Amino acid sequence: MRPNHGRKARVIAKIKGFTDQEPESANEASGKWISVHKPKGDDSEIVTVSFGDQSASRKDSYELDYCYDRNEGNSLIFSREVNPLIEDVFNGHNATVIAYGARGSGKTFLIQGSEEEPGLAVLAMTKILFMAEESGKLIAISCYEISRDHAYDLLDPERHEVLVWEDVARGKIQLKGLSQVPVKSIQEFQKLYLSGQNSYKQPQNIMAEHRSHKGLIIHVFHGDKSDALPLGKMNLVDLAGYEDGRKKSTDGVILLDNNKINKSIYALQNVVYALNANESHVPYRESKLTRMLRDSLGGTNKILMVTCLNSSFCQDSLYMANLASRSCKGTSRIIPDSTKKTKSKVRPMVLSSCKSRIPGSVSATVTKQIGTRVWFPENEANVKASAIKGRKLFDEACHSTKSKKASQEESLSLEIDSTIEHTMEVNLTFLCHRYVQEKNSSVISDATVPLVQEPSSLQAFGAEETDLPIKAFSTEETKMLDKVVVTNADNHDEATPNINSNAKALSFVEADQPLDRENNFFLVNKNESPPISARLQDLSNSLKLLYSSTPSCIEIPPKTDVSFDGQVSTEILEPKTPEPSFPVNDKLEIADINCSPWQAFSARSSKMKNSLVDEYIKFLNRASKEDLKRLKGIGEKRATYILELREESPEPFKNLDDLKEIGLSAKQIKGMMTKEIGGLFN
Ligand SMILES: Nc1ncnc2c1ncn2[C@@H]1O[C@H](COP(=O)(O)OP(=O)(O)OP(=O)(O)O)[C@@H](O)[C@H]1O
Repeated sequence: MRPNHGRKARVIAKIKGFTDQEPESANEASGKWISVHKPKGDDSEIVTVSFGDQSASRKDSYELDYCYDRNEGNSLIFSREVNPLIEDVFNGHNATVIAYGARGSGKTFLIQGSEEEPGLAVLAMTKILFMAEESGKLIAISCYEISRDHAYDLLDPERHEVLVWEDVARGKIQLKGLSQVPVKSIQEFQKLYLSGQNSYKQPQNIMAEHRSHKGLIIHVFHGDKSDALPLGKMNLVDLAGYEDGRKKSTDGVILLDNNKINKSIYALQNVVYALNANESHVPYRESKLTRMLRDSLGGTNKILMVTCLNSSFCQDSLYMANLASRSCKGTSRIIPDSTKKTKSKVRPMVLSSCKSRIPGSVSATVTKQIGTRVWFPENEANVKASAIKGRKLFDEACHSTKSKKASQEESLSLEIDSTIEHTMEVNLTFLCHRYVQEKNSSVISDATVPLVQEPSSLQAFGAEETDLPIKAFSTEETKMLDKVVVTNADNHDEATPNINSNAKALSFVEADQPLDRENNFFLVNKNESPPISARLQDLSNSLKLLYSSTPSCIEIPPKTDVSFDGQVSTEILEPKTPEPSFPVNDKLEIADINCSPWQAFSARSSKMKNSLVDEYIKFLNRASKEDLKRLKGIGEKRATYILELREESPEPFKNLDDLKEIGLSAKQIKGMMTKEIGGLFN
């Protein structure tokens, strides 16, 4: 990869080449719309991409590591940008190439290519196969698709869902259910890859057009035998085009879909930004894509982000260039003067900025749309602070290389001149995006059961994850867990079962543990954890106290004090019990009134259980690390992980199911609590 200024991710752009269908006049027009300044020609380490008609009063310009022009094709991009990464893969690192951009901006053309012009995937595979043959390495591929935050195996005819399993202790990822198919020739690769990429059958009743992210993983193994260990891998990702979340908003489904697509792009940009800025927290968990790529993004791994830009006017392209420029900067963002002058009462959020697309009104549109900020009062910003932590790209002012005057003018116009109507419009987009993000973040779609994974990913975790120390595998573990899933390339049916057998091997290791099958395997500190958590003991004690002080039967006032229509007035019936009190309008509580002793006992036990669960969850959401470690089953690693989750979302646990996120099933938690309660009566 070319000079990277010490950053982990290189951020470049590619202006879409002219298609055969485009008339000559279109070429001329687009030449005016987008231009690139390369101070040192091809050797430039920073280039400036400018958008705007020459007749416009000013242009919007963004700095990127490089920008490939219309006439520069896939093979040039491959030789200058991707080829050097292949060396790294053969040296045990992971490399990731991500193409993103507006709809129709040439992402597929870049990654997949055409018959006449092979894409980066084919060019990379050709080189990898050549190197593998020379050095005696086995190559396999996986193809997946992410649609609406769910990943599917594209090499599996049934397209089973792929689950992301995390080994929270070791910070590793296993893509459970993702086939790895060995490949020996480029023809074999093309057949597999293209059949996978193009085989999507659109569900009829879901939406008018299916849009998804598509990923290819090229795995390189240490040797050429089927049991060789993984060495490194190259990911190539074609991200579905960025979309204005409000487009087609009459169709709620598509609106939601657009936001999900954009969410992945935002999440990725945030991860790249955090990595480039060397931030201690990298928000991998914000999307399925970043979770899947986690072991390829951090540490010594290399990332190449390619922003595909439409060559003629496209507001989305402009916005993508803006995003790319900011993630490119990482450590050296420039905040416009006007932002600094604003007396800290506000917090800037840079948002999707697409208004009406009126060709010919370029400059006016751009002036208003770029870097549109939504200002939150400080207190509101504080409330949101934890939720947006790790989303730095969206809480800093945009960086662009406009002249200072132009920058000030724009900032002023944005802060002062923005009409209420415009602000509301952007606010709506933002709220919609936030709503989808927050809603999604509260849904844990994957089983995140801790597992061990490829040794190759040992290199994948760098300084930002030193809180998850990597424990060396024993030879036995390594043998058992890292068997290559080798399948017959012509027989897809075998692919998934083989993966499953790999998963069984993992379960087998876990099954060796007598208790807590899913988790004990990685509880490195399990012997150090106190046998009974003092905190849980405290909780249990308070519950016991509560139990003894709660009247077994609530005295109800005479019937005249009960509100209309048979509804019970909660005010009147509020039992005067110590905190926490049971909800008085709870049906069970009312049922106590005339119920049998057994029913009363069951009802109360059930309430106790719920209350204990609530306390447990509250505790996980709030306790200090030291206190967390006092809980049975929560060692150093899990406590660290819980704090990490809490950084991303203030209260990550809402119910027992959410505890899957830390590798504890609801059943395990219940079992642990039953023991604690039982202990109280000993
Ligand atoms: N560099 C190029 N030279 C010639 N034609 C191109 C080039 N890039 C893209 N095209 C053509 O432009 C059209 C759109 O490109 P492509 O499908 O790659 O866009 P995309 O960004 O993947 O779109 P989507 O967001 O819908 O997935 C295709 O017909 C493609 O052949």
